[in-house]
Amino acid sequence: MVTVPAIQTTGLTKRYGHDVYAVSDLSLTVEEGEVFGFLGPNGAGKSTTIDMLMDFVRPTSGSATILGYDAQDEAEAIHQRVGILPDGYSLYHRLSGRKHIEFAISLKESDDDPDEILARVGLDAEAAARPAGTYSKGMSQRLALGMALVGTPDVLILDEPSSGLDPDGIRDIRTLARSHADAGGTVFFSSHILSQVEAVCDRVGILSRGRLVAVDTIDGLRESVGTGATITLAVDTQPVGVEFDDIDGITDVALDGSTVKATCTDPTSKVTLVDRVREGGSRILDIETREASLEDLFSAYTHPVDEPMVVEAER
Ligand SMILES: Nc1ncnc2c1ncn2[C@@H]1O[C@H](COP(=O)(O)OP(=O)(O)OP(=O)(O)O)[C@@H](O)[C@H]1O
Repeated sequence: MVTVPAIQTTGLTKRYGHDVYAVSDLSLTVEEGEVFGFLGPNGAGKSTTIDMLMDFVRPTSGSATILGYDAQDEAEAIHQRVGILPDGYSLYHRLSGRKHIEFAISLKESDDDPDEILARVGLDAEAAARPAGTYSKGMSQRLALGMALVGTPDVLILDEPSSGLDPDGIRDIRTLARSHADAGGTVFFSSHILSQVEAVCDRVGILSRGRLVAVDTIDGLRESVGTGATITLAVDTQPVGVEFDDIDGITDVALDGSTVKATCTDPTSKVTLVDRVREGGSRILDIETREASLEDLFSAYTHPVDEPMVVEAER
């Protein structure tokens, strides 16, 4: 059986004016059943990409499909199969939460039970009866999410779904995203905060200034930063008469009289370093190790291009 990707973009580009490339040559494939994290700082081009997927904005060049349907020529088929929580959604202030869900049900021609959807997004009967104009930001976000869930869409697109939510709300979003994928659906989860997608996404794509600079699993990203742990030994005197070049897994050793700092690519090599420093006559007063984090990697990837791209192991 040939399966079509849930989302596929090929050379997708959106230019505003002469030189503002909101999205540049984006080629990306998201498979069915994935929770895909679409990560990038503000202004990276995430919303513009989503707008092109939904045919809210026309690309300058390139193409996109959702479930095999062309984003421009078959937008209607896409809208029937996709649930979207847009970045700048708006609610009708005078309409109750329940009416919003009923409205989405009629648009999607689905037979969902509005109360079941409201319960899934954590809005109780009292809240559901109130006009949406009285809602807090978090409640509004929950309602907009409920509207996206109507019709059990094959693909759920969430643009910054956690904004305005408290920790409980953020956890609920993750749970919903995971259960949607576990039931065979696909989730495209855009965020500028790595930690919000890290816990739930199978893979992430990192967008910086309109360009895709990395696509990998969270484990894969971890491996790329796994090379950057730093070990710092506080010593009473500098070690003498010993070499460090031959220790496998230890690089960039720097001595400054009171510390020995090194980059450690193999955790087991730390002990060898400690032994060697002792052989050099130093007493070790303290040991500190710091693993490079995914945040380091994210900030390295999304660093402005005119600045050096470095994974900072030490701040
Ligand atoms: N209609 C427009 N006209 C001109 N420039 C635009 C337009 N829409 C977006 N841009 C620019 O395109 C770039 C990408 O914007 P976009 O909103 O897609 O980023 P984003 O990653 O979604 O950011 P955020 O998280 O802040 O929403 C930005 O530099 C933005 O200023």
